[in-house]
Amino acid sequence: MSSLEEPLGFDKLPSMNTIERIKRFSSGACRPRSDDMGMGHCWIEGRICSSSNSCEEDYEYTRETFPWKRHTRDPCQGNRRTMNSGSKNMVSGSSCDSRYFPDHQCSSKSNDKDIRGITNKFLKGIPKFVKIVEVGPRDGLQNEKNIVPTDVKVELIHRLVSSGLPVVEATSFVSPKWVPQLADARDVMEAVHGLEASRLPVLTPNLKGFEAAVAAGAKEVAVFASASESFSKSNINCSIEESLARYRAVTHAAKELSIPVRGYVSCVIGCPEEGSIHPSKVAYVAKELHDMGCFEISLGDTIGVGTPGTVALMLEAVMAVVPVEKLAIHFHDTFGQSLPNILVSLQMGISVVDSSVAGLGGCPYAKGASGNVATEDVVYMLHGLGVRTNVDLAKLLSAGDFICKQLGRPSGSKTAVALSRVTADASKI
Ligand SMILES: CC(C)(COP(=O)([O-])OP(=O)([O-])OC[C@H]1O[C@@H](n2cnc3c(N)ncnc32)[C@H](O)[C@@H]1OP(=O)([O-])[O-])[C@@H](O)C(=O)NCCC(=O)NCCSC(=O)C[C@@](C)(O)CC(=O)[O-]
Repeated sequence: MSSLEEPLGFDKLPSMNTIERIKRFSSGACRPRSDDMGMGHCWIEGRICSSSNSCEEDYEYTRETFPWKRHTRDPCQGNRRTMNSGSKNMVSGSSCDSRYFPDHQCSSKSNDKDIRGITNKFLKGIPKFVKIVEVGPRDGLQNEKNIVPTDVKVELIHRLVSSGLPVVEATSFVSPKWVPQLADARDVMEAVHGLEASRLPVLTPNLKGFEAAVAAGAKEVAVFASASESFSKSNINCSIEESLARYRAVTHAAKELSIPVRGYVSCVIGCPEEGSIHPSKVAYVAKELHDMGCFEISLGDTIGVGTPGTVALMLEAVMAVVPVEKLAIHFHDTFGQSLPNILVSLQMGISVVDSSVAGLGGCPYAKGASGNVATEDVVYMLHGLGVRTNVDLAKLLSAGDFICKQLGRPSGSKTAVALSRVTADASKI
């Protein structure tokens, strides 16, 4: 056993399954509290550990799992080459290289306060807590060609809920002819009936869907309009005005039952058929949804064409007519712009972010659109900013691993892929 293996337990890796490895190197690799810092720390922790509250919660686990006090090396000084020898491990190679990462990522004196200080100084307006709305079981799966078994969907929801996500969008009560993948909406809702830890909203395109959702036990619903006439037609087979009329009926019925309704606006930046969408159109639909009683309006860049510039323009227009605390953002990652788009949105005061585990997703009626921004990547970034989410990254990674295995494909989350490479390569050292 090399001197590097012992403190990290690399010798045990071959006998650990992937989920155990991920767990071990994610939340388990949280930064120890400042009183332990001077003892030196794991080379990986500067990258993985964040200021998250889940780090705090997992602290006891961390102490038990890693004998921190036996660590003597300083990852910022000289171990980079050691870790790279015989390994192609990119993350370990750069994990604590001060040329690439800000000081707080590797400094043994850094703590959550430092991160918040830096965030306040350079990234003004970032909220302390962000509510993540997980849309994987609905938006993530709706476009899957092969029907995912109901029990897999249910297991996914259970795992996402247990990771601490406050909201997990469970399914849609839409026409099974339009979205065959979610034809089992009623069975899914019945199976997750007892889950109380998270809110489990469902999509409803009309009164028929709303009634079916309520009958199946849904306690929260979402309606979905579009800022693009063409997309409205191809997605829900009606004009924007017709859809708003339907949604007035849904919000009215929901109010009678005290059921909260979320509103989506899709194509807020661009439409697959119409191209650019003017921010005023988005503002109009968002205001209509707000006025009819939607408690939150999620602004969806359905085809993922937005950049921080176009997103800021759109948000400015919407924020002029809907209070910012009622707004959420929903990005697809087609052009790799989701995280910068989220960052600029947070700076503008948004504190609700939609995302999908493992980056699953895509709308069946928006050809070419890629998956949603991956929840793991959002959580990783937010915790790195010192923003709390209540999400346990290790458990979230495990949920992502589960669904990717079921679908037989690699994760669309860069965080998940990076962490699995770290552990896999580390085991070869
Ligand atoms: C809205 C409709 C139903 C109109 O579809 P339609 O064909 O115009 O509806 P219809 O009223 O003429 O009814 C046709 C058939 O569907 C049935 N039907 C009617 N309503 C329902 C219902 N609720 N549940 C189950 N069945 C329903 C109805 O009973 C009838 O059955 P039939 O008599 O032929 O056997 C259809 O277009 C539809 O279901 N569309 C949903 C498409 C969808 O889910 N797209 C993905 C959503 S993702 C999104 O919008 C973007 C978002 C939110 O993720 C944000 C972003 O990414 O930007």
